[in-house]
Amino acid sequence: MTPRGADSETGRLEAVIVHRPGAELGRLTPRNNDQLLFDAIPWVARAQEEHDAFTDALRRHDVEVLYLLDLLTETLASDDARTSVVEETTENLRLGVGLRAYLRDALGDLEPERLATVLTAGVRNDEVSGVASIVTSLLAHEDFLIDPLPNLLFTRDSSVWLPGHVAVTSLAMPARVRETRLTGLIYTHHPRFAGAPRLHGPHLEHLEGGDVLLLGPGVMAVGVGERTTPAGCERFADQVLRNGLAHTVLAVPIAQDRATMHLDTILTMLDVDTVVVYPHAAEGLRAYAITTGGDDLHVAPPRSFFDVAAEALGIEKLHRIDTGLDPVTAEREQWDDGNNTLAIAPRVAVAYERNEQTNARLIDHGIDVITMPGSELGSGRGGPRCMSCPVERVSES
Ligand SMILES: NC(=O)NCCC[C@H](N)C(=O)O
Repeated sequence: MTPRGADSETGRLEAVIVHRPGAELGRLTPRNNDQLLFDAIPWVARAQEEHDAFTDALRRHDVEVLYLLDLLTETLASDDARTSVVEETTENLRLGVGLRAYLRDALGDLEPERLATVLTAGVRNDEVSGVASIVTSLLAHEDFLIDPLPNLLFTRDSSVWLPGHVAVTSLAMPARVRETRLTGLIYTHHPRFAGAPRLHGPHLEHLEGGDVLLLGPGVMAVGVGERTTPAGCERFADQVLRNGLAHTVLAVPIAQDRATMHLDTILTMLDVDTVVVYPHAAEGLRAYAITTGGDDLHVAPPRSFFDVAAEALGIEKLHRIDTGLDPVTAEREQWDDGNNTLAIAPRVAVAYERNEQTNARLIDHGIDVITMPGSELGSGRGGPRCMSCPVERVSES
């Protein structure tokens, strides 16, 4: 049966896909971390402990935790899945003809579990021994033949569950492009998801899950900035409106900076009418309401995000809880993903423990804050929302 998906950010979370960081995190070095979108070199064992604390908290709240690596391994039991992923992974022009043929055979022979590890941790030039080619000779020892995917940790970005549908996204940064090949593969071949109606896709205009917020039944917001393009937003809005998955999509321009790479780095929902938001970004935050009228999309002129969102949701006001207590604390805690909370039910949210002042404000406003450590995980610039892809949520009606 197709998973029910989600129609809000705050409905009771029933099932979520996460990725426990593994060997791919151990590939980061001071020379490649910028390109691989990490701001430091994480201590892998501690990152795993932090992630285990996250998933333990979710399970304690009756959330079913699905590990991406397990789903991928199960998916690779299918010959069709194995053939297609090996083909796609080796089509990189960096390899050349001889090495491509060698890797195709070598990967094709691997057991699902080992293949899943190779697909996520990548392969370095000095890790292949059965082939000597011009390419292997001229590449440096540490050059990757298959790139590692350390950002798989952020399962939010590579797919988005909507009511009864899943959108496989189109990631903007070269270091992340291959992630959607794996999520797309899982949704095509894994028995739990096979047949789920699909939207969007990796070959379409850029759209990242961190930019998609399901504000409430019928209303979605899409951040447009460093990652999601105006064209990606347009394509997504068109698909969800025409499929009746929403009546209004808000296009929300955000600054094209690393600190605000996704809409969920500046605001997340804590209740049906409450968000935690970075005040510096909130002041000028505007939204274009997109609706359908006949065959065309209708785009209203931009107005305050908070006003447009409240109107679309049919509520009197979208309440704001601001990050931090003063501008400097707010800037520090926004950078450390203080705004990137994961609601697991209305007014119950997981947050990094380090953002003490923001968390204190949430508690003052009656939010049940479940804290988790994130000193190592945070070096990838993502918090609890980024690290979770809700597959099933139940909204109160
Ligand atoms: N939704 C999110 O904000 N995801 C965080 C992604 C962090 C990752 N290092 C990236 O730069 O894409």
